[in-house]
Amino acid sequence: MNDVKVVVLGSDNVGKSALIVRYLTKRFIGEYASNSDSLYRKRLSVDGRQMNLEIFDPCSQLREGRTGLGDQVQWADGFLIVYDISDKASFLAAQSLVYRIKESHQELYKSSDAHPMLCLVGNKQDLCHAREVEEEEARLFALECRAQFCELSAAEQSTEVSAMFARLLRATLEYSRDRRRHSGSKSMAKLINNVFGKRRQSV
Ligand SMILES: Nc1nc2c(ncn2[C@@H]2O[C@H](COP(=O)(O)OP(=O)(O)OP(=O)(O)O)[C@@H](O)[C@H]2O)c(=O)[nH]1
Repeated sequence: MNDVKVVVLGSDNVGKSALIVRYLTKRFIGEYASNSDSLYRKRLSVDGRQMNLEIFDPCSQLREGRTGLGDQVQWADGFLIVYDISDKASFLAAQSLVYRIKESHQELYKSSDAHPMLCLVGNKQDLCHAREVEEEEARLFALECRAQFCELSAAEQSTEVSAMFARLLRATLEYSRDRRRHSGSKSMAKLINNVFGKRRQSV
């Protein structure tokens, strides 16, 4: 069985919880509690490969709380960085997150050849009449940063959300095997214990 761990980051209100819940349940629920960290766990199959997926949705109100970005970089196999296409500030925040994750990853693995597995997601595509971030600008940024990219709407697009997660998980699965080979099991165990202190959710 493969273990894959994904962290979902982005500004407040961009739809991080909506994307996770849409992926895991195929449903869109208008409002989500946002006052605690959540760890979702699910056993699933991607391309016939069984995996234990864990998705960590840190509470943005506890920013840089018990687990900082460095801890998350060490724990995660992949990152989903979310912004809202109708909110330029959320895109600028997503860019800053991408840079910080890359820096932290380089410090941790002491190599400029190792890249974190990143997917940049422009959510709320259904609000394109109020668009503040051009798709092309975001796509080019993702390309420069070696990140996957897509625009979608958690509110309206179940298939697209599933396809985006499947693409990230496929790439992350390969990456996580290499990463585990090179990382100390002791430090991973410590981090996993930290995260097990969080609220856990099974969907
Ligand atoms: N129009 C539209 N609204 C969305 C979409 N996805 C989420 N929302 C709405 O955006 C708001 C924030 O969604 P959340 O999923 O709670 O966002 P979050 O990023 O987890 O927010 P925090 O927990 O505050 O960090 C809610 O009112 C959702 O209903 C979308 O694709 N389109």
